[in-house]
Amino acid sequence: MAEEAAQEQQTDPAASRPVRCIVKLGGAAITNKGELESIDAASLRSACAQLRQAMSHGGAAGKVVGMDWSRRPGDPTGPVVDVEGLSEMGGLGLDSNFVVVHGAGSFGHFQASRSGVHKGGLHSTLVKAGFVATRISVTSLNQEIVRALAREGIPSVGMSPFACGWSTKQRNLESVDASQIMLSLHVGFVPVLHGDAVLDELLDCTILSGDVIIRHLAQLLSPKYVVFLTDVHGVYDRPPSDPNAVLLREIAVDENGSWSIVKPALKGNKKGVEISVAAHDTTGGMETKILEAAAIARLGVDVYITKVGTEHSLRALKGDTSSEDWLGTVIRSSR
Ligand SMILES: Nc1ncnc2c1ncn2[C@@H]1O[C@H](COP(=O)(O)OP(=O)(O)OP(=O)(O)O)[C@@H](O)[C@H]1O
Ligand SMILES: C=C(C)CCOP(=O)(O)O
Repeated sequence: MAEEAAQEQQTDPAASRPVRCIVKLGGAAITNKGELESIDAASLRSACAQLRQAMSHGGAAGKVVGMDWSRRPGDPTGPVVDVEGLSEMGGLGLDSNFVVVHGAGSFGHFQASRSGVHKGGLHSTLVKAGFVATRISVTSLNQEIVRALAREGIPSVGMSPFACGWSTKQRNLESVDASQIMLSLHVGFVPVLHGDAVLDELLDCTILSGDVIIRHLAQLLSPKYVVFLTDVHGVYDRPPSDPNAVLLREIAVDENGSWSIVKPALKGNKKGVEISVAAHDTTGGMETKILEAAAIARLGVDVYITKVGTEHSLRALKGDTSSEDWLGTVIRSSR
């Protein structure tokens, strides 16, 4: 089924509340990328707290209604839930029309690259086992992120693309059922999706990046803006490990989808960006992010790429990046 036809099957987006922001919690931002299945707890906490601040009406954060009612490791008694207090509350006081998508970081990429899930071939026992292992890993991260958001009082619900029936053809999105996302937004939940192992019509299976999911959701939901939070301040003219790397402040995308650096003016009329991608990364790293961000900008939706856990990430989540001292990369349409 073609992507357009698949979209026609969705619930009418006009019937839902307009989405304010789609945010990617990058795997590099919320996990320790060099350490297998390790969450960067401080960054995750900060991202969730900032999301709550961005959702709070008029910026005033009211009482946090904890929604993670499960026992945590090392806690013998489990959580105390104020059922009566909650039943008397009028509402959450949050403008929660956000969608969260997270990457895999040190969850999932390792299993996928060791088994070759991204290249397909489910007849191989290694690929089949790797598909299962990748999903166990990335869905366990999804669970932790949903819990971290719930502890901040954000009514988040985890949704896996594979389980929702999303699939690809030669790695391009082919069948997408977003009806559950639309319905969840409609009743005030915050859907939390993630990059996933999915079935592919030609390859049997592949890895679908969170960055690609975001582009598709942006087409479907027309958010006011899209934010990518990662472990660096934005897109640089070369890998940021190079001490001479320059942060690109603004990239413009024309109607054909080609992009150019607007700010700063680089010496020697430099047009390109040099990118390095980690060996175990199965989805193309920063290169995929720029391509997908450019496709989103082409739709007329501004994209902000910035570093998690900074004042700049909070400003991006609030859609407030206009002042000169905001640190990050804006990718927007040149029209
Ligand atoms: N030119 C460049 N500009 C910015 N970052 C770059 C560049 N080249 C390489 N990188 C690397 O890209 C990484 C961020 O991309 P990556 O895809 O890993 O982010 P993420 O979305 O947070 O993670 P994940 O893909 O696991 O969800 C940074 O750690 C940075 O070192
Ligand atoms: C399961 C995996 C490896 C998903 C990858 O998603 P991404 O980190 O957003 O590129």
